[in-house]
Amino acid sequence: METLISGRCDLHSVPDSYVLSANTRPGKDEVPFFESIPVIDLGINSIHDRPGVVSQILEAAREFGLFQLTNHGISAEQMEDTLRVAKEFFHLPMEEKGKYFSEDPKQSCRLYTSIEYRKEKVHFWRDALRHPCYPLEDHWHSWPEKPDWYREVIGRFSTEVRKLSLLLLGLIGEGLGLEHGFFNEGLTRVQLLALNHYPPCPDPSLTLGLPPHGDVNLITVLLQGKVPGLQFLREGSWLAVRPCPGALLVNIGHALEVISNGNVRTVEHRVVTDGQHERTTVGSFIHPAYDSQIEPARKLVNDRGGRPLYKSVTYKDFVSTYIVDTYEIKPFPERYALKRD
Ligand SMILES: O=C(O)CCC(=O)C(=O)O
Ligand SMILES: [Fe+2]
Repeated sequence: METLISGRCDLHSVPDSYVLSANTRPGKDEVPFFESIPVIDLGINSIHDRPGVVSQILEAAREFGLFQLTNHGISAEQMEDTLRVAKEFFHLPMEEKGKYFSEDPKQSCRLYTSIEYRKEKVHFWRDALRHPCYPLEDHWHSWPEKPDWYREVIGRFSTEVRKLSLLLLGLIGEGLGLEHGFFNEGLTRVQLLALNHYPPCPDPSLTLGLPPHGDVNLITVLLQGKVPGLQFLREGSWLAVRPCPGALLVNIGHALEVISNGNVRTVEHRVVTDGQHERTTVGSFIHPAYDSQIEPARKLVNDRGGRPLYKSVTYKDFVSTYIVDTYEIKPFPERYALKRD
């Protein structure tokens, strides 16, 4: 528990165990904001131009692997409450939040720090609270009891964000020409919520909040406040995401890239820290069930003259490969032994 970075606000310099090697640290060069991330107006209350929305989403998912989404149906008030309760959780006294601290990745609801503190060579400047949230009634009782409104606010947000994620998967499926209902219960069985907290850092040039990675799951919806920190790799250069008020950020995960046979792509991203401000984000991750087979959809293989670009593996094996590769901070092109030769 003493390893939580949010408990070490007395630090005036970055401890050696958080200092990245010269070629993996962000350094002092300024990373420009990329102003052309697609902003897609979902117009949730009246998707009157459905084919138009489908093609914008598909284009963004193919070209960038991420986009900002507005008019998504989650109210500004609900977004504010969710971020507020997340911040409040990390500001609870150590005795209270420490009840959820665990170093066992198998623990369902857990507070932890970095990625896997005891195993990794270098640590990352992030604490996280992670728990499953679907079906709600199976999980909410394992969530924090404090702040008092945690379960109510997070329960409502996770339900809404799951609905939105499934709608997005449906629209992507439509755009790819997959049959209605392709993203079935097995492929979308698991929803994990991660509350990420990045305290201010004495020297953001030396460390990262999260290392370069692509999300392993199908689709991620990220709620972030006003403090920037997320960066993505485009044509070999890091670019910063400017937080867009009222919008949610959507990322395509690796499992979806594989299912789409490369028609949509995962974006490599990382999180930098801020010298002055803390940053809190809430991510919702839709994962397939562990025993699901992850492989390119038959129709999309046929579209490529019968050539699957990726191997077929169970989601369990898929995730194991992913975890090993992320620890080792392998350069992106070498990651994931999933591409076919
Ligand atoms: O906190 C963020 O901005 C991104 C978090 C993220 O990439 C993740 O949890 O996978
Ligand atoms: Fe991520």
